[in-house]
Amino acid sequence: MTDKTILRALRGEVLPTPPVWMMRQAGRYLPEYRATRAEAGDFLSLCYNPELAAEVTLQPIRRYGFDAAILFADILLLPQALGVDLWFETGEGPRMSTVTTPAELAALKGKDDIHDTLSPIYETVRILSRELPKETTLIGFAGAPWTVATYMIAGRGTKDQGPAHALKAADRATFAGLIDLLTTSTIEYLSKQVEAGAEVIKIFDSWAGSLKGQDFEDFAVEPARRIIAELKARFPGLPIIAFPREAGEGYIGFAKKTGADCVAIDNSVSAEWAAANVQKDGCVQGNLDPRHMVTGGQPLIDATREVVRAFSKGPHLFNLGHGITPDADPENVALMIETIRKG
Ligand SMILES: Cc1c2[nH]c(c1CCC(=O)O)Cc1[nH]c(c(CCC(=O)O)c1C)Cc1[nH]c(c(CCC(=O)O)c1C)Cc1[nH]c(c(C)c1CCC(=O)O)C2
Repeated sequence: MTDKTILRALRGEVLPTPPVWMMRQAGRYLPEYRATRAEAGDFLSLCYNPELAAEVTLQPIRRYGFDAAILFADILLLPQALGVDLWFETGEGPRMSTVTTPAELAALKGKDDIHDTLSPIYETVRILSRELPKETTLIGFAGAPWTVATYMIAGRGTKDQGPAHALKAADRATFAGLIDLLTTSTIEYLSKQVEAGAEVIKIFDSWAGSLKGQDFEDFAVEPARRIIAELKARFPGLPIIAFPREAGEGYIGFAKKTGADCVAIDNSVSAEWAAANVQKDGCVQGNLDPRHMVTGGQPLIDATREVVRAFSKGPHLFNLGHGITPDADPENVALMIETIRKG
């Protein structure tokens, strides 16, 4: 189905109306998501239940008619498949057993031993590729090695990624070994998603912004380049979106350096700046501030129009600059889509 709007924009076409989807579009702001999550028991049980994970992926498509659906899963399932203990503390976020020593790194599974754990995720993709409307594009994803490593090293989310930076300074070999294992296993994980029916891949590097100078080149650019090069060798023409969040100046040239077809933009830079500096190299995704999904009204309409206008001269996927938050009002999502589609 080469006429899907998302695929056309990813090939560089400038469309009169940008296609739209939303990070975390299947999430706690939707009552139907909360009901299915309760049925599953908890978040991880939902991720590993293909029928219910496909159901929550489809909910925002039914409600809003987004142009893309993103597989419902999490970037931390890959470390779990590598042998790490993972759980979610209610109201706090993820917790994991840590990997900070050569012995702990050596104890992890190999890149080809992840599929037993992750096979339910591939089944979710297969269900979705059967059940999605024919005009809707299915996006698979993984975390970027650096971002996933920050959670594995700290055992939890951190504000400044301090523990990961500390390991990088103290034991470069272990740190680089972990990045390498994540790079090669991410390639295998994403390949299985594509074989199961994912049409586009997105790589989330949520903490790319804390890598500076040569570290940014070595641990944000280089792993993304390796993953993208290998995926494109295996699946010629596969479109890939990279999200080096808060990369700032690092956004400039990121698509060229990594081979990504599209770079997702966060809210720390303006749409105007991103159009001039990033969209000149190809498709961009972004970047309405997710707070508008909470506050709504005329400011939401004005900001939506401004994002559409700023990116209107080049290929663009409309999205938020980060995930929609649980306190968002579902009505505001409808208003955003109506504003994009009706002008
Ligand atoms: C850092 C990161 C994670 N997960 C992810 C990232 C990168 C993107 C980003 O920066 O947000 C990516 C992710 N997480 C989730 C998806 C599914 C697709 C989507 O809807 O976008 C995707 C692509 C579901 C989720 N992942 C999570 C939820 C909320 C779980 C719930 O229902 O309680 C969802 C819908 C949980 C999660 N998962 C993670 C954290 C830190 C948390 C807790 C914070 C929170 O509660 O929002 C790790």
